[in-house]
Amino acid sequence: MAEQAFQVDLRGVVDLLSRHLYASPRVYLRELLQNAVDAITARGEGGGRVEIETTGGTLRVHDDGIGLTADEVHTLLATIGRSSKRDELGFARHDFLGQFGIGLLSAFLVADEIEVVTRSAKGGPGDGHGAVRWTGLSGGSYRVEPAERDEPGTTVTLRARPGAAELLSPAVVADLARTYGSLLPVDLTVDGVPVTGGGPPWQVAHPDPASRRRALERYCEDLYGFTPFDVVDLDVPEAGLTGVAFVLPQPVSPAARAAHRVYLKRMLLAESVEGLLPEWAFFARCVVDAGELRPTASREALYEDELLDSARQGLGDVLRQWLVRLSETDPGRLRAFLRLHQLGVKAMALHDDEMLRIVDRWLEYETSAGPMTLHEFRRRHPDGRFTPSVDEFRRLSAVAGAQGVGLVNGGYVHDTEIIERLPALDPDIRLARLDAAQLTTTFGVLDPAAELRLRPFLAAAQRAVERLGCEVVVREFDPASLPALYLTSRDAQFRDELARAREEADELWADVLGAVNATTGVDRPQLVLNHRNPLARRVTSLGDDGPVSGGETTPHAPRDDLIELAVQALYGQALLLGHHPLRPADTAVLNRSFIGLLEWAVHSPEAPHEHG
Ligand SMILES: Nc1ncnc2c1ncn2[C@@H]1O[C@H](COP(=O)(O)OP(=O)(O)OP(=O)(O)O)[C@@H](O)[C@H]1O
Repeated sequence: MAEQAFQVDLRGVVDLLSRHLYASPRVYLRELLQNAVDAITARGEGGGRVEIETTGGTLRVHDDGIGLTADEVHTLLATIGRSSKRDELGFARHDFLGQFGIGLLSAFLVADEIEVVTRSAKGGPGDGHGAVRWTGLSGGSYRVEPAERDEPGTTVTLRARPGAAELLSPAVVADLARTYGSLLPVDLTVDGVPVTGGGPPWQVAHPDPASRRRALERYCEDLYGFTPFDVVDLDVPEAGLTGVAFVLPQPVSPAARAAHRVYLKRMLLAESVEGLLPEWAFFARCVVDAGELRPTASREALYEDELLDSARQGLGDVLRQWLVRLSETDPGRLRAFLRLHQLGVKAMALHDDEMLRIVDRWLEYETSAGPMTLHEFRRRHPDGRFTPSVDEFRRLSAVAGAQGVGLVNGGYVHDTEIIERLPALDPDIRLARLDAAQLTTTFGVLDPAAELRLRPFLAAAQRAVERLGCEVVVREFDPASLPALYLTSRDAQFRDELARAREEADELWADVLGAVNATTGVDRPQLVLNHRNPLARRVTSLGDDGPVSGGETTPHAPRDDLIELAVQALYGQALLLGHHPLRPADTAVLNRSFIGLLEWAVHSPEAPHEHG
């Protein structure tokens, strides 16, 4: 049986191109430009001119490139999928933009007829290699005939098909030519107006670095609408890549995929290409021109290959070095950068020692002794610890602080991994996870006589915080330096201990304590006053019958007022120490108790205190 060749339905192919491959018919101009530039490259004489003319609904693209012989016209233009830009093995030749042999068909997205008049630079006149006219019809046929043309080069002519006039109009063509072609290394004009100029803005010469910087900032403003925090020059020779990265002046979500403007051999590939930078570098927007990277067939994204991968790593290196240099030359700006983009930097620090060092030296962490860098924290607290969760930090920092154990909050994104990776910088660095047992705060019940004596105080104290929805208990616990602890239902460990203490007490002193426990709500937060703390103990003794201070006997009511002030002050302080959120009612109580206590403190002994 004789083998037969596939038939190609051209309408089907054009439909495929327009609906599925290319995002928009606007790409037709890019494909024409690309062919013209490739033809100029193939001629190899440097320079080159491409003139685009738009008159009366007709588009003409002239180039002074290599042109085509009549034979080439038959094999190259008339065969879908055939390209002169691949080598014998079918690989794309790297000096050309095209490679697939389908680009010219995109002209059928806007025209029913493509006319190519061309003369090859390979032969002189009269040697049988004269100019030819090739006319391709969207229905799938073409014709070739001799034509008039003296100079080598090619002119492609399109007449707008109904509905596509807009795409071939002077304004749209000029816009498309500028968008795709403004950086091309040829002389490109549209209706006589130059489109190409000085080439890539990052390669334009300036009198001094400051004016170059201002020019690039303006470029960024025009392109992206923001003034960059910094401008970083990009250079990755193995990908033939140069460009600039603009550091965003605002924090961005690391989840938002950063998109970059990518040129390939000075032709715009796309305005928002993803995946050019490593994921951690979400704080930068780039404009790059790459000679060696490859496009996908639609030419709207980069082809994911090893080269792209190594280019990505190369770009990551450049940004990393920029940060290291900033830390050495301008720490103030580095801090400002970290405030904006710390999530990205932390993510980098997970894999990169240089970044880890920057985080260690420059990023402030929440610690039991206030905000400071990990480096500073280790200096001040050689035996300090970290908690792997924010909750644990909140719950324990006051207790830990009271026992002289410094704590770092390692509960935010990446922090625990970062802290555990610190020995990579220096094996002597030890900042260990807090062992909860180390801080065991054991709650002891008071002896029955003391409990009994406290009942009037507890009743008054409970009234003082009733409105705030909390329950007052008195226990003995370490550290004695801590007058009060505020425990929410989340503080399971402490609550359990407290419950156990209560149960033991119930067994022994059920009758005595029955009344106290009756008021115990199961899930209410507790204000635990520490009977081992001298101040808290004096406060609890305000409920005793007897002198309040200085041998003066004051009537009952003012003493209840003082209990209220003192308990509310302890309540407020316990909230603050535990980093609990303050509700408006808490702030009000904190204020009132502070002012009230101040009044008690400064009232003169002669003038009896007036209160309420
Ligand atoms: N202006 C031109 N001057 C000289 N040759 C041209 C011109 N336009 C097209 N050709 C020839 O026609 C061939 C087919 O062009 P086409 O645009 O379809 O594909 P391509 O440029 O090779 O690849 P791609 O599909 O990636 O653009 C090219 O390989 C080239 O040899």
